[in-house]
Amino acid sequence: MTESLTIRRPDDWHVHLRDDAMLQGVVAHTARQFARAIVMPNLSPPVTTSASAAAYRDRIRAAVPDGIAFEPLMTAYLTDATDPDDLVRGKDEGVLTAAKLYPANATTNSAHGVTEIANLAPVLAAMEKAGLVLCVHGEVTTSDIDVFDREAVFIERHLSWIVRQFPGLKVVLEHITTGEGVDFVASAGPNVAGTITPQHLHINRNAMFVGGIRPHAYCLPVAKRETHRLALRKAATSGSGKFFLGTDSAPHARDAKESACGCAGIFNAPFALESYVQVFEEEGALDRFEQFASLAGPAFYGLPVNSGTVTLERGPVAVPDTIDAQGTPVVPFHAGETLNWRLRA
Ligand SMILES: NC(=O)N[C@@H](CC(=O)O)C(=O)O
Ligand SMILES: [Zn+2]
Ligand SMILES: [Zn+2]
Repeated sequence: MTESLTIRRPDDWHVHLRDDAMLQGVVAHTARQFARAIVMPNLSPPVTTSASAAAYRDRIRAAVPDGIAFEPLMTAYLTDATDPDDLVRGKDEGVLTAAKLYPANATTNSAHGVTEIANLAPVLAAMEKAGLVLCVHGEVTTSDIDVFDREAVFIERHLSWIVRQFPGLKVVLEHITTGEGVDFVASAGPNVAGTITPQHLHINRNAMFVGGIRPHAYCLPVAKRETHRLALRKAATSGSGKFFLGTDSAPHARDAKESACGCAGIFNAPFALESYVQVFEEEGALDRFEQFASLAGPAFYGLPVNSGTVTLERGPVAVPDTIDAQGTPVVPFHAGETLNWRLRA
């Protein structure tokens, strides 16, 4: 049995760090494990310009505890009013790594999202030319589409169009939850990739209904049937460079989740590597964990691999019921469970 695993220091290619006290409360969990992270711009109000992304980047840097090296990679939230020149300037100045497409009202804080994707054509053309990555929350939002079909229909109606229309655009289908998502990414060109969260590797949709309604298993896109979870596990552990780590850690205060209208989002940052590595072990793929966590993402984004390493060692880790984020209790993914691997400090 493998007792420890040392890999290049990984990156998180999709995370929500929030702002203010919540940012102060959560950022160390990410920075302890990951050298860099693609930081989502869905604050309220959202980060829509390169100037607001630079300001947010500075607030994140200031919140990282002394002695930890962590580089936030910033994204701009696309709206109907996005100025392509501002994005290109942001990329040239080294402020922006990506821009994020949220279909309007698809998820938390997406009310300002894009209402008509075809109208984004000038923005997408400018991004393609500038080499700015497009990160996509891939769900349609029309009420006639079943919530479990929203990713597959988005791919069919919108993502295929984007990829066809802008063949040189780098596109990441974020937090893939379906076999359709896996197949789309796998069969697209090398400029199309996907991130996979720990929760979508661990749970299927039953988890939301075990003995009652389980708000802490609710995120968007919502977990799907078991067949989809198995397709995701296969993709993540395949060794392909097209699928890489993106936690989608999305902290919400406990009472905002445990509510008549509970927020979508799972806070998995505190034990993200421990959670992922358990899946790789179960799949007999520990030798491919470094590719998924530390190599494929930088290769896709055109960034160097990190120089340091992290070591995971076999041994029980008890995940607490709640984590205090500067006075706000947040329930972590795997709360109350014991995981089999721990990150060596
Ligand atoms: N994943 C989620 O369920 N929630 C995210 C938004 C998102 O990534 O869609 C959040 O910001 O809370
Ligand atoms: Zn999303
Ligand atoms: Zn997200």
